[in-house]
Amino acid sequence: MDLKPNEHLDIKHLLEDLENYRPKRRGWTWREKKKDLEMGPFTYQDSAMPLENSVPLPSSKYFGDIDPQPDCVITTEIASGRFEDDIRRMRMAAWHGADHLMVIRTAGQSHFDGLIEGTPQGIGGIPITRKQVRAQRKALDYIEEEVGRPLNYHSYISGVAGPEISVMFAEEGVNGAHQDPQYNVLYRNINMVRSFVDAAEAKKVMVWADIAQIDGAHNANATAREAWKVMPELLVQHALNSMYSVKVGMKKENICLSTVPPTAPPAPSMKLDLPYAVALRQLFKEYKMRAQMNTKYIESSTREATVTHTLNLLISRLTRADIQSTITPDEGRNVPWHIYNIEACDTAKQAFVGMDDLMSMIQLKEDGYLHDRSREIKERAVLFMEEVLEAGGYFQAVQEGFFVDSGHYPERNGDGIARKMDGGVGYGTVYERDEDYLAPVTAHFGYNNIAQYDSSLVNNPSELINGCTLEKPEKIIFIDELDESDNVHVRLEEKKDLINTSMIKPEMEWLGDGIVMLNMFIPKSKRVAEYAAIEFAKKMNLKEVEVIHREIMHPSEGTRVELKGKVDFTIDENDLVIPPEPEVMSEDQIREAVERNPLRIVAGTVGEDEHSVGLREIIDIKHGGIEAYGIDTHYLGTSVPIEKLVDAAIELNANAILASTIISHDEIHYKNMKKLHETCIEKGIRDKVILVAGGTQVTPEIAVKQGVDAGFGRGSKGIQVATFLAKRMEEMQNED
Ligand SMILES: Cc1ncc(COP(=O)(O)O)c(/C=N\CC[C@H](N)C(=O)O)c1O
Repeated sequence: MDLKPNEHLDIKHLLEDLENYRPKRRGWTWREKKKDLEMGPFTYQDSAMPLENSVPLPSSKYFGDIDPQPDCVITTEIASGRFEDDIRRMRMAAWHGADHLMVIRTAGQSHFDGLIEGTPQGIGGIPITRKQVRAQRKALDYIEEEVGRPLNYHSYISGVAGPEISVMFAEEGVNGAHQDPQYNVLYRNINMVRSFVDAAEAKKVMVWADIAQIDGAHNANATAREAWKVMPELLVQHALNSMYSVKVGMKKENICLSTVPPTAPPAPSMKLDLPYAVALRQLFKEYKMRAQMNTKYIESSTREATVTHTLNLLISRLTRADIQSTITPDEGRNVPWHIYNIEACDTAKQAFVGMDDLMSMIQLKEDGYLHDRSREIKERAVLFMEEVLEAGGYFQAVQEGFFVDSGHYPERNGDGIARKMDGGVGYGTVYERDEDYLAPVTAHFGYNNIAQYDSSLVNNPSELINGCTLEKPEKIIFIDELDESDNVHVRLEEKKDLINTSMIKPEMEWLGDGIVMLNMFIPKSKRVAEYAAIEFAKKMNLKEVEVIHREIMHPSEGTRVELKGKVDFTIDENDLVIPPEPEVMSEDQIREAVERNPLRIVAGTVGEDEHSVGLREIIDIKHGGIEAYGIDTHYLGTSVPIEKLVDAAIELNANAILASTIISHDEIHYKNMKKLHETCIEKGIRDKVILVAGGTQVTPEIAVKQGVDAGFGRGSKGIQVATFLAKRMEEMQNED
């Protein structure tokens, strides 16, 4: 199944023969870094090899459609609950520069004490089952071919089924996983002895599978009352999980510390967050940094979240990020939608390429506040660690509520998350292995008495059974579906009218969910505006209308309101009247046409409009403008009165008038087009001149309704205008 950019990914086809799918590779892939990367007119330093297929930033059209890729891995986190819809979203994200697709697990899966099978729908995440992991890894095999870059697939190894999950991930070619026993203990109240024993096993398997590990320290940010106060503890949490992982045999370049700049404006966030980021990188030089954007202070304003995230990206650039995890800007209001996963990827890509080579121009001061504050945070962390030892070790410290206390250590408010050594889920379920304990499996942690059978196989226990599932994938038991109603086949059947048919329905997270978003300004106070907005949406025949964001522009002058609602109907693609794309002749064809029918034009930005760039792009030879085709061009400049433009056309006996109209307030651009048309009629030349109007706010169909011969909107190129003029001239010559 080769993916074609102009074809949907066929989920049904992807699901065929899943039981015989085998992952192409094991382990994590970092980007292929490329310094001195030439792209368009520029050279990049903090860059990676470009993609074969991608969607560049909107403004890339000014720079030859380049799409430079930053040097660090970019993550998007996906959690719709339906893995089949998330596969489509992964394809979109990969085209927008994500190469780390992270699947958040269904809520509470940490307490499931075994693997789940089949493809049930998740809640707030995806139920991590073998079948959906396999389907998504298989999909990513095709998507990485399409974009031309390896894609890392990632989910979580935590909870009471941690070891089982890690084996399944190793078998299925998963590339990255969260694994931090402190997460189990603090946030899922799983017994600490069980959690650390499980973690040793899980990490051992991850080492075999070369899975990159992300720790869970960031959760303290999100959980603490005031995130910036837990900075000393975060360093301790990173140290505990990192050293535990090293002791199990994990290489440091696979140990990624999950770090979030703890604050957000209106706090002076750079002042608080940068010293911490510096301290962390100083203490953990040999480890990888997985920077995640701040999720704690996200409200429902996607704009605000994006600015906070951009400040977070600045910190990544000022210090170091090997993996940059992006958080969808709407995390504060919805289960993330397609459009916002993509926005987050674009924010990271845009900010990073915009800050390319930043550190060749500036450096962080090694004295003063930044130095002193970084050092102080490290000192507090060392004191914290020493107190943990004094208290009798980590388990004792947890029991005494050392962690996620809202005090700024060594200050303590006594409101930390305390867990009992002899309590929590899974308490009392850890057993000493017997003398003759033996497990003939690979990558098994701890006591394993192989020698009782064959001392030569101590380092290769699974040889006793001629290989376990890690060597012999054919030994894996693949279970297709366990629930005949809650599975992907039922869901696809329900949506069959929208799959490979001409029927269309809008969606935000699931195929056919019908969700749309409205953005409006209501000139009333917040409460009135909110209920008025709902009323407007209902009268637009939207169903299940909900306000998802309201922002005061002024207490009485007005409020911005964003709503979501559902359309409960579809449209048929075949019923759409889509005007043909403006045809484009080749440069030679245009030149020949202009030789046959010489063309003289007058051009200007009309009205009170001073914008000249767009029209100059259309005209100037250096931008591939119409002068390049031998068209005799007379440019009258900006703020040209309509009458002056028409008089010049008469004086110069021009064949065409090009009017640039950028300003669109009060539809002034269309009013000027109408005036141009009417003035030419009054002056008796309308049938002799071709009228062309262009501008970023011009919709061609509306322009023509004003009387001009053609309108050109945002992104139009000189060759399109030249094609139109040459063809129109030909027609006019034939009419004469
Ligand atoms: C170390 C660890 N283990 C497991 C889980 C998930 O565990 P449940 O399946 O119990 O929800 C998490 C969750 N949070 C990370 C989300 C954040 N958006 C991130 O990208 O890091 C975790 O941090």
